[in-house]
Amino acid sequence: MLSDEAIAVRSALEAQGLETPMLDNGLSRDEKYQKISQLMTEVVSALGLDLTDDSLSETPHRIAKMYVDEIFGGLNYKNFPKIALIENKMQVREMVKVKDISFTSTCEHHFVTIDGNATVAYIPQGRIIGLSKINRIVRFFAQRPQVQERLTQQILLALQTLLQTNDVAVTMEAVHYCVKSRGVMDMNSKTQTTALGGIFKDDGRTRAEFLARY
Ligand SMILES: Nc1nc2c(ncn2[C@@H]2O[C@H](COP(=O)(O)OP(=O)(O)OP(=O)(O)O)[C@@H](O)[C@H]2O)c(=O)[nH]1
Ligand SMILES: [Zn+2]
Repeated sequence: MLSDEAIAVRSALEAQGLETPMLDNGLSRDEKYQKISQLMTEVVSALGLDLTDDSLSETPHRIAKMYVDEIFGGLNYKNFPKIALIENKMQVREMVKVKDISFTSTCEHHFVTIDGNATVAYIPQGRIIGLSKINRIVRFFAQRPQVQERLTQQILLALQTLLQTNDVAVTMEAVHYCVKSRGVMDMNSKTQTTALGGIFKDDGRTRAEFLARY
């Protein structure tokens, strides 16, 4: 059973064409784990590694578990965080900003790590969200194969849906290990992506306040 929040967020992403491209292959969690474990046995063997070695023998199982339950756990809406929303009785009308939310994700082109920080803000309307839930939403969408642009947009739309306001902003800065540890092998570059809604898009001062470091 999915929560009402998970269903609302998924529908909003689908309606905007922002959902991660996924197909329902009908496999249960255990069937996914079994299949990936089997296939990773093939991968490790094809690399010419000795699967009877005690350090390597559990690697296919470890990778299958890591994919299904950990770094790609955000593909399953059953893992969508429980969301605590409270009525904005205190009439907060100013920006609430959560800075430097650390996250790791996985680049969908190479399946290697993306390592970064996110900053998220919103202007409360009728509802206020429990602060840790913002971090948890970032983490949920980060635990998917991703491109950073889509990750940023998914967090924006999820929060807009839950908070029932367009006045949300997300910025993310990350190191892509597919750029750092292979390929072009750049040690320094970081990628910044920003997604702005409502007043953050329309009003330059609000945007500047959001993007200001402190
Ligand atoms: N826009 C975007 N591109 C990404 C992201 N993560 C990785 N990429 C890029 O995806 C591209 C894939 O390009 P390809 O030419 O198909 O792959 P490749 O031959 O491995 O490319 P190189 O990384 O240049 O060696 C690369 O340029 C990556 O840097 C991301 O989050 N957003
Ligand atoms: Zn990549």
